[in-house]
Amino acid sequence: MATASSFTLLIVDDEPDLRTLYELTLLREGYELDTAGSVQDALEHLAERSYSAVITDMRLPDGSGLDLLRWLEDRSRREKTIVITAYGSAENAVEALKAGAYDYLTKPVDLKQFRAVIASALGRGGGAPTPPAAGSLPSNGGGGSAGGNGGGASAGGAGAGSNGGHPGTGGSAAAARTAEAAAPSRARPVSASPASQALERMAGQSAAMKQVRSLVEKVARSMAPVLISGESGTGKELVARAIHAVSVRHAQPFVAVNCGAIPEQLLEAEFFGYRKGAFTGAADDREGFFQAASGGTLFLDEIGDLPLSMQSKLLRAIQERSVRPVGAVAETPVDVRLLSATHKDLGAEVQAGQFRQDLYYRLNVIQIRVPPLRERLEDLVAVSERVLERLSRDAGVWPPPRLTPAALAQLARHSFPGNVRELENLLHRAVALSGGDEIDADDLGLGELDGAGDSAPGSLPVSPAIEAEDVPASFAMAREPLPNDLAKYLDDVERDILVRALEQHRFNRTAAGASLGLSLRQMRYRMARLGVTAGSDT
Ligand SMILES: Nc1ncnc2c1ncn2[C@@H]1O[C@H](COP(=O)(O)OP(=O)(O)OP(=O)(O)O)[C@@H](O)[C@H]1O
Repeated sequence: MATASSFTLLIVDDEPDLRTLYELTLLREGYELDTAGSVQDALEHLAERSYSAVITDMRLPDGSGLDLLRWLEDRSRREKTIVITAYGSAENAVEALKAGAYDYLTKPVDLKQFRAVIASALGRGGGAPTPPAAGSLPSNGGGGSAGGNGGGASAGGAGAGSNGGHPGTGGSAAAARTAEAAAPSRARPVSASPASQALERMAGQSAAMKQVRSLVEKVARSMAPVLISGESGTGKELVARAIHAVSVRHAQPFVAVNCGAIPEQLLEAEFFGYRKGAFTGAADDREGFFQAASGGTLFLDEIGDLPLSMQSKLLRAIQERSVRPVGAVAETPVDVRLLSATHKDLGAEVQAGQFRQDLYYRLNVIQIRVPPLRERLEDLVAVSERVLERLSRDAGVWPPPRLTPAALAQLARHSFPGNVRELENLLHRAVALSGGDEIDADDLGLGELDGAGDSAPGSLPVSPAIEAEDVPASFAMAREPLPNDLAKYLDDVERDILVRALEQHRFNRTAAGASLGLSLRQMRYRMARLGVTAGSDT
C-alpha cells in the first residue's frame, strides 16, 4: 500500500513564506517534496524528474501556473496539477480546469482543504490511503496511461434520485447507496479493470462515440465539473459512471440524483441532509447526497429541472465546498466531484432566466455531448449486440439471440426518438416475443409503430406484452368488490395508467406525461413514487 512518502510533490510559489508554509504542512503529512519559485525554476525540476503532483501558484514572476500546466499537457505528463488562484478569480480557476488542472484552491489557502485536495489528487482521499491509480502513480513508478486502469475496487452506485421519498420516510441517500451490479459476463473475459469495463459499456465505434470515450478518459483525470448533454436515453448516465470509474475516486461512492424527481420542498434536506428536530418528522440526523458522495462523485441528472431557489444553494455549496444540513448551525466541508447532465439547452434556459448563469458557468467547465442514436446509426449493430448480451445475461440465457438482417434493416429505418433506452425496450420485448436464437423484423413490432409515424402521440397500439402483464384484474371488472385498501388500489390504477401511457409513447416520459396532462416533472415524481421505470436500467 502506498504511503505518503511514496509520493513526491513539486511546490511552485514565488513567496518564500507561503512556500515554507506549504512545505511544512506537506512534510508533516509525510510527503517528499521539492520547491520552486518561478516557472523557469519549476521547468528545470520537471525536466529532471517526474512528480506525483505539482502544486502551483497561478501568478508567478516569469509567467503563470497555466504555462506549467500546458508544458505538462503537451508532453502527456502524468503529474496531477493543483493551481492556487487569487480569491474571487473564478475565471482563472475555470481556465485552469479546462487546461487540465486536477483542481484549484483559492487564496488564502485553508490548510485543511489544501491537505484534502492533495490527498484526493493522489487517490488518498476518504480516510484510508488507497493504492495509487495509474494516473497518480508515485513519482518513481512506471508510466501508466493517463486516467488509465485504476485498481480493483468497483464503484458504488446509488438510486438516490429514483427514490424521491420524504426525508422522514426513510428515503436516505446513504441507505439508497447500493453496490453496483457488476455481474461479469460469462462470455467475455472478466479480467478487465472496472475502468475499462466502464468504457466498454458505451458500445459503438462511430467517430462521435470514440470522441466521447476519449473525453471521458481525459476529464476523469481532473476534478473539473462536467456537464453531459444529450437527448433523453442517449447514455448520459453511462458517461457519468464511466468518468467516475476511470477517475482516482473510483473506489469511493458514485451517487446519482435525478433532480427532476424530488419535490421542491424536499430538495434542500435531500441534498444537504438535516439535523434531528429540524422539522416535524426529522427523528434523527440524516446525511444528504453531498455527504453520501463524500470522497466520490455526485451525479446531478436533469440539472435543468432544479428550481432557481435550489440553484443558488447548490452554487454556494460548490463555491464554499461545504454544506449546511437543514437545522445545523455550522457548515460541514465536503469533498465531492460534481458531474451533471441535462437533455435541455441550458444556455437557452440561462437566456430565458430559468437557470442561473453563474451556476451554469460553474457546472459547464467541460461539456460532453452525447449524440442521439439517429446521428450514429453505424453504432446500431454494436449497441444492439451489447444490449442483447446484457438482457441474456440478466435472464441467465446464453448465447444471446442474433438480429436477422431484416430486423437490422428495420431498426436502421427507425428514428429512435427515445434513443438507446428505446432500443433497449424494443429488444427486451422482441426477446420475449421471439423466444428463439434469432430476432426477426416481425418480433420488433416496429412495422405498425413506424407506419403510424414517430410523432403521433396516442395513436400507437398498446403492445401485447403490456396488455398481458401487470394489469390488475380489478380494472377489468366493474362489479369488483370494493377494495379493502383504497390507497393501494388507487396506486395500482395510477401505475397501470402510467405504464400504458409510457408504452404508447415508446417510453418518452415527456410525451406520455403530456398525454395525461402531466408535466415531465410530475410524471417523473409519480413514476419514482410508484416504482415505474422507463427502461430496464432504472
Ligand atoms: N453506447 C451504449 N452502449 C450500450 N448501452 C447503452 C449505450 N448508451 C446507453 N446505453 C444504455 O441505454 C440506457 C439509457 O442510458 P442512460 O440512462 O445512461 O441515458 P440518459 O441519457 O442518462 O437518459 P435520461 O436522459 O433519460 O436520464 C441504459 O440502460 C444504458 O446502459
